[in-house]
Amino acid sequence: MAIYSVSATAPVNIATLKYWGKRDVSLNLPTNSSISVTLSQDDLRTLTTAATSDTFEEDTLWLNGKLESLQSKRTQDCLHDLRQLRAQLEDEDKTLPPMSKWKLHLVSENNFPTAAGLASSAAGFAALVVAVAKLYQLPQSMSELSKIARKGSGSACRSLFGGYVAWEMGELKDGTDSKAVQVLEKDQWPDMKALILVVSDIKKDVSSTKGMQLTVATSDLFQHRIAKVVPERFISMKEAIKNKDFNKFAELTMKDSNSFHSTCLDSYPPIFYINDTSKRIINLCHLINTFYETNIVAYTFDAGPNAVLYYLKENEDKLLSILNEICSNITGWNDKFSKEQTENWSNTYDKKLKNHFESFIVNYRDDIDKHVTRVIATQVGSGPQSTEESLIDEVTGLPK
Ligand SMILES: Nc1ncnc2c1ncn2[C@@H]1O[C@H](COP(=O)(O)OP(=O)(O)OP(=O)(O)O)[C@@H](O)[C@H]1O
Ligand SMILES: C[C@@](O)(CCOP(=O)(O)OP(=O)(O)O)CC(=O)O
Repeated sequence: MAIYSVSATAPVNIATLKYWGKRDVSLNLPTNSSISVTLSQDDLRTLTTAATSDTFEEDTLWLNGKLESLQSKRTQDCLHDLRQLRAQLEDEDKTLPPMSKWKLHLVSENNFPTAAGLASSAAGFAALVVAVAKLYQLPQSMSELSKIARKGSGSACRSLFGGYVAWEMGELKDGTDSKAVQVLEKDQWPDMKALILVVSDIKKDVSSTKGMQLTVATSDLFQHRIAKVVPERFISMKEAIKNKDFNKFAELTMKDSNSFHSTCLDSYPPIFYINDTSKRIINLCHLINTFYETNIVAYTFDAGPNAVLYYLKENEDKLLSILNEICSNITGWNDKFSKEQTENWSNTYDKKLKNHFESFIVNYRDDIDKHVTRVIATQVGSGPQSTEESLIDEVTGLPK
């Protein structure tokens, strides 16, 4: 029996202008455009192997070593669209193996916690779509494929590109113009770093899908956000990215995170994703930016309490010398930074800094130290990649 298989990796992306709200639930069409930064796959990535054969009996997904249902409408929609594109190719070239009629075996691994507010669904659906598209040898562009990933999970469409990415909401009813496009390549602004402060890695009680529907249905503030705030911010944020204007980019990012969480609070009943520790991190970032008289760090929070801090490489020592005073014991620092670097931060924490941050540290160090369980230091990264690393045994068609 012939088994055809292909593997691909895809990244996580964290929005700086948030997608929150659907205008069409079935097609996963958003009420507003959004923007994100793709994070490096050295630190966070999904690897998916897609295989097909006329001997496979059922579409099957193994996620992180366990069987996972493929029955959700969203996954079915993605597979349906991919098969349809493959069928078109087969119609045009009768010598092609009729893969569109065969079942798929998908094996996937996330190298970071799944369903823990770290955008696993975005990397997961992006990797699935790219791996199957490569298996089927589809000629479609990444933007075209992003429309399929979007049906799996909205934010997944942005993981089809590296660097800085916009999801254009589109206007058409059938969603054919609601797609991701690249704003800037990673190498055009390579110095963007990200620090994820993991405040909780348990599954959130209100999923993004449910949360945004409640917001659309009940929040008055949300109407203002989608009519006025986001359309203007979408233009200014793209401009800030193209101009590599971190100060402006950071301001817009922080304001948009706050705007999104305000609409959550304005939902009825209210939804609380950020918690007290998140709020302390917000205060700390503002304290840091005030000290340096410009924005050297930006915070953003998705549908959970974990903070993602964006900053430029040139400001790493400035930022981390302060964070190191507050949460040096947290798991993850040593994965990225040498002992010399952390010692250097302690030495640069001078009297001036002490005066400015003293009361914050006295009041909140223990709380942050207790509640931030892990730090992931990463940076802007590339889009999906092909890889020879395979998770499927090519003889049995089962996970290795
Ligand atoms: N590698 C993968 N392949 C296919 N599906 C995946 C993969 N990883 C995650 N998923 C799907 O995404 C779901 C998790 O999505 P969920 O939105 O709950 O969490 P998250 O994406 O980690 O968090 P958030 O959306 O808050 O950032 C999983 O239960 C699974 O269905
Ligand atoms: C807060 C967000 O992270 C929401 C992401 O929502 P999802 O993409 O997970 O939602 P579905 O389309 O229902 O799967 C903001 C963002 O990533 O833009």
